[in-house]
Amino acid sequence: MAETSLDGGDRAPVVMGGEPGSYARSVLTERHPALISRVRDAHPYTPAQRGRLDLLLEETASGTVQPLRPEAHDRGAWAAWGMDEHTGVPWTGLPFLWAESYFYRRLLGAVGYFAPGPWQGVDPFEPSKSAELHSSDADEEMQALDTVALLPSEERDRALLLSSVWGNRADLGFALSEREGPADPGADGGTGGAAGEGLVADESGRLWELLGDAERVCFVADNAARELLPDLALIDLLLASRRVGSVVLHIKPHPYFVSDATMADVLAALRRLREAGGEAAACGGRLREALRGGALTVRAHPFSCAPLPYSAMPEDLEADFTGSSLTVLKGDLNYRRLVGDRWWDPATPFAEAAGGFPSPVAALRTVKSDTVTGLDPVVAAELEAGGIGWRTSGRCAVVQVAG
Ligand SMILES: O=P(O)(O)OC[C@@]1(O)O[C@H](CO)[C@@H](O)[C@@H]1O
Repeated sequence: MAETSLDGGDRAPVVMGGEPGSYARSVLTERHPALISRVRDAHPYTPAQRGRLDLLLEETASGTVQPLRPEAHDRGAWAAWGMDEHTGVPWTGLPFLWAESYFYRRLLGAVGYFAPGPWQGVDPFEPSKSAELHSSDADEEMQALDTVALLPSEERDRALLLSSVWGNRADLGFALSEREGPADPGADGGTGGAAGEGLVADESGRLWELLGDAERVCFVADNAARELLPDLALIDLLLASRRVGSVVLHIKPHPYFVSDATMADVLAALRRLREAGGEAAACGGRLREALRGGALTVRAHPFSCAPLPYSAMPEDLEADFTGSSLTVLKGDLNYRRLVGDRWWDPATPFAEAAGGFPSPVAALRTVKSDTVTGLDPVVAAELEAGGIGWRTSGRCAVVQVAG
């Protein structure tokens, strides 16, 4: 991919993991240890698996980055992604994005996710994903589809778009930080209740223009369960209304960042929709047929779990996006990878920070980390005046479009 502002140049420093008092540091030194202890109890892991988790905890807390074992199937990929360069560095001495991504790869290694044997392919986050998918909140969201289906088309479109945007708050890793977002941020049209909540950037008008006649849309999903359900409902709307000819749903090739959706999660969500009855079941049935007929295809590219910005994407993935009328990126991590996880001035135009992406691109994201762009300067100043917490609370969201 051409050198572009996506690499950020020297205009905005990369978010590092070790800044004292920073959100990034709290993730590495508080959220990740808490996650390890939760994963330890997620399944009846053996003493050997628990021992490897304990070693990972010790390494990330006070040690230096250790490389993947020589026999690791993806050692070459991680070497290309900077593993050797970062080996021997304290975990808090890394770029935040790299540290987090490598942490989740090491976590999978500790529980034997990739190793031949009984635990191969067992998702350490499945219990929490499944509990969320079968929660009463999920029931209510699927029942709401019956009401949404009766709305005038513009109201229906907005309801499903906002549901997808705010579905991004359903992030199990984020929940570990126990930050409370607005009770129901989408209830009043997503503008939020108190100042500094809700949609702080809303380019949905431009988004619908692009979706109005899109031959092919790449939809890069984020989290499973309560985020994936509204994402699938939105994809169904786009296909069933024939505004979009086909959708390529990008998911993760393996578990990642606790909640990120894998194919198993897509199938579980489809099953959940079809079992829910009413409009949810109709939606699930249409999506199943779209998969069988090819209007909906699923991709799981290895780079989707890479520790790098999209500016470093390989040519085949770039070609996939290039061939699309629009790429929709869901969630905070995809946003960070789109704009290079840098300390941008929040008023930096989104198109500038995301410049160079190979298709028109839309970000549907709740703001859960420090990287923010594309805000009106007055809005940015108001938010900043309230302190830096707005960047990581999940109480703000953006719908932003470049191209
Ligand atoms: O991409 P998502 O699921 O919306 O958010 C991922 C996330 O929870 O993980 C990181 C902290 O662990 C943050 O960057 C971000 O808030």
